Amino acid sequence: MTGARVSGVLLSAHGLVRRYRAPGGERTVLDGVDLDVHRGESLALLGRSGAGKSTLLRVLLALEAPDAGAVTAAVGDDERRSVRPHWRTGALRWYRRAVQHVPQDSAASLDPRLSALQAVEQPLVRLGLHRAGSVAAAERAAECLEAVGVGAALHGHRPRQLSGGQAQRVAIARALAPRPVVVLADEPVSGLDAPLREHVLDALARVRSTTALVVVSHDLAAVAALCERTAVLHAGRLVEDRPTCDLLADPRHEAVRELVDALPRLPSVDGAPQPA
Ligand SMILES: Nc1ncnc2c1ncn2[C@@H]1O[C@H](COP(=O)(O)OP(=O)(O)OP(=O)(O)O)[C@@H](O)[C@H]1O
Repeated sequence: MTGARVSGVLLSAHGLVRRYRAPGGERTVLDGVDLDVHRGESLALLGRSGAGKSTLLRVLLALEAPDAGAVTAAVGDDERRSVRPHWRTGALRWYRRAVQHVPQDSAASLDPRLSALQAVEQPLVRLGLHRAGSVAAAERAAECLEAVGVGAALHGHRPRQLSGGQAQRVAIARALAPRPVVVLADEPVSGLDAPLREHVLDALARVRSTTALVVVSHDLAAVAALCERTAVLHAGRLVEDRPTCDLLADPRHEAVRELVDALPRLPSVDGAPQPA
């Protein structure tokens, strides 16, 4: 633990290195990543497949330890703690509450035995915020489902009775329930068709009004309107970290130009393509 003042930085990664064993030797997947997440901001974390985005997320979530570097998080107004996976149950409870996760393919990550309402109540009970079966837990879960546009008619539905977009929104409500300060969402709209994608993006925009949001994606079009800041990972390094509008107007790194060039374009009156 350090005594440094927090100054609006909720979550901070400094010099993160992560290596994995690969056939032929070790592979460096994160190579000195520095990243700050500030109170109330929305940050897109982009990169090609294999760039290291999910690995960075797992290290930020204290699910994996880095080989070098550190993650620190703000606790209250004037204290930071370093964060690493911990063997002792409950040691990271404060962090698990403050930093919530919407996993990739969150529909599959929902417990098939639990209804939508129970799925959202579960973290409240696990984190010791409410008693199992209490009115307070049910009320908080219903409030979060409502916030992401899942009405009471779906409260009793199991995951298999939900559409992909509805299940994704239940997963977002589940992340919101413990009133986190940061929500980290891994590819929240990949694989969804256009209308469902709009619903999920709308749910994430509502998250943004109450917590900081980090959205991992390989699709700039999906997150450009949602996130005011964009960081781009390329081969384990952060090659850009700027306001999204600046990055769109003037992409500097080749990997970022590739993402901008992949944005859908509409034909203009004279036939030249225009950004959508
Ligand atoms: N546990 C592991 N053991 C060995 N290699 C791994 C492990 N986890 C990830 N990798 C490798 O690390 C690299 C980065 O993977 P990661 O999942 O972080 O990338 P990503 O940017 O999230 O990709 P995608 O967009 O495809 O999900 C990949 O080459 C992957 O094969």
